[in-house]
Amino acid sequence: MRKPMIAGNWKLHKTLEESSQLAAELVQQLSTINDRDIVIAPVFTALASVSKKITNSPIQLAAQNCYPAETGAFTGEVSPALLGDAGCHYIISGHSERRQLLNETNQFINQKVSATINAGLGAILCIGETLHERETHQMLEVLTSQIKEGLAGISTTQMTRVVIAYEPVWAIGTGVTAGDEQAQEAHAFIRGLLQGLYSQEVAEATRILYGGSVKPNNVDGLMAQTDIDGALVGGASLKAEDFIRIVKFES
Ligand SMILES: O=C[C@H](O)COP(=O)(O)O
Repeated sequence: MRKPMIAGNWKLHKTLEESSQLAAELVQQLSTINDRDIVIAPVFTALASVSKKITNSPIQLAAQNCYPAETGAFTGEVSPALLGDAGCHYIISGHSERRQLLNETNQFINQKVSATINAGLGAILCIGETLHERETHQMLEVLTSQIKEGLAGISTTQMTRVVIAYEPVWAIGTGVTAGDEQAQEAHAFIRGLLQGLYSQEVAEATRILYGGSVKPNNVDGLMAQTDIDGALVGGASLKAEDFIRIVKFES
């Protein structure tokens, strides 16, 4: 049985004060929830202060990115170990915004996933096709290479620390969500890939989150799908009321 996970990716939003305030509201409203994992990913500068706010609450902290090195001359970068030191439990890698805006490759993302796991943290690996790739029937091929290359060298044991987030690029921040069945179809395909790469056991144990315009009014339908184990929420995670409703999905 996979424990659902609802993760809020705050992207480049919120000051220190706003981040602490939102974290405090979430702690107050979600303190009794233990049947699903709740994760929030503030900007780097707010990680340490948000970490303090969520101490002794069920909410866990994630970073939105990392650099795959332990230490060294890497100006402006942050290692997984330092993110763990700041209170992070998870690191997001492979978000489509970074793939597109910063030209991140599957190989580089794979290094981040590996470094994250080696630092003892959980890796949230984002994958997803663009509209052009979907319309030109390249979706399955794209998802296959993102999974195969993104997880290269990751062992069966290490897979216990991996969460996949399927985020069709055309659904991110657009208000257009993949239909429940459309999302389920992609998730089932991804689970099949994991079975082929690893085993049925790994495929059944790995959580696959859906991301792309998840809102209070569509989360229940998505979460009712067999292979959807949670959500990676962008815009709606910035408002306490909306994120709380999403965390409290009913399916
Ligand atoms: O990381 C989150 C995704 O990019 C989804 O963002 P969104 O909920 O604003 O569409």
